[in-house]
Amino acid sequence: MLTCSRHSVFVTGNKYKLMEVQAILKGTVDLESHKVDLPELQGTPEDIAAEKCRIAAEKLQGPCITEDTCLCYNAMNGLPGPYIKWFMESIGHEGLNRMLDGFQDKTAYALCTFAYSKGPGHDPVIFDGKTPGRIVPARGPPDFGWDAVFEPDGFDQTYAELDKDVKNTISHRFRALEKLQAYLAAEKASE
Ligand SMILES: O=c1[nH]c(=O)c2ncn([C@@H]3O[C@H](COP(=O)(O)OP(=O)(O)OP(=O)(O)O)[C@@H](O)[C@H]3O)c2[nH]1
Ligand SMILES: [Mg+2]
Repeated sequence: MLTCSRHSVFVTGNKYKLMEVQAILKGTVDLESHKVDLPELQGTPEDIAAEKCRIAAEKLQGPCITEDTCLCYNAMNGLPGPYIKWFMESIGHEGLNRMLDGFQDKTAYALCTFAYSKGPGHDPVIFDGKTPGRIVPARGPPDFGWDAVFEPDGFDQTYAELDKDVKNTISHRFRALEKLQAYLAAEKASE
C-alpha cells in the first residue's frame, strides 16, 4: 500500500512494482508503503484492473490505486495476458520461450493497467500503458518476473539488461503512470 497524496493509496503485494512506481513518481508525490494481498481475477485486463481496485477500496474503506500487469503474445491473441503470473511461476523463462516454439511471430507487448477509485461504491477510472517488443531467451538479472525475456522495440537489450532509469522511461508502467499522474493533478487542481 503506497500513499501517493493526501487522498491516494497504491495497493500492491509486489515489491518490484512498488520500487518502480516510487522511482517513476519520485519528487512529485509523497510515498508510503504497506502490503495488502489482493485476489488474482479472470477476465479482460480492464475488467480485472477495475475489480481489483474495487476490492482494494472495500478492504481499505477508502480511496486507492491498484495496478495489474499483463504480458501478451501476439501469436496467441494476447495470452497469457493477465495470467502471466501463473505461467511465470509454473514454467519460468525457458517455458515462456518454448510456448512460442510453434510460432514464427515472437512479438509481444507488456501492458500495465492502473485503476483509481475514490472509495467504496465509486467506479474505478482506468489508465493503461503499453510497450511493444518480443520474447527472447533470458538475458540479464532474473530478479523481476519476465523482465529477462522481454526485449522492447528499439532496443537490443531486455528490460532486465536495461538501466532501470531507461526502463522507467519507456515501460508499460511509466506510460500508464503518466496518464494517472495527469488525472490526479487535474483532480487536485479542481479541488
Ligand atoms: O518482468 C516483469 N516486469 C514488469 O515490469 C512486471 N510487472 C509485473 N510483473 C510480473 O507479472 C505478473 C503480474 O501479475 P500482477 O499484476 O497480479 O502482480 P502481483 O500479483 O505480483 O502484484 P499485485 O497484484 O499485488 O499488484 C507478476 O508475476 C509480476 O511479478 C512484471 N514482470
Ligand atoms: Mg496480483
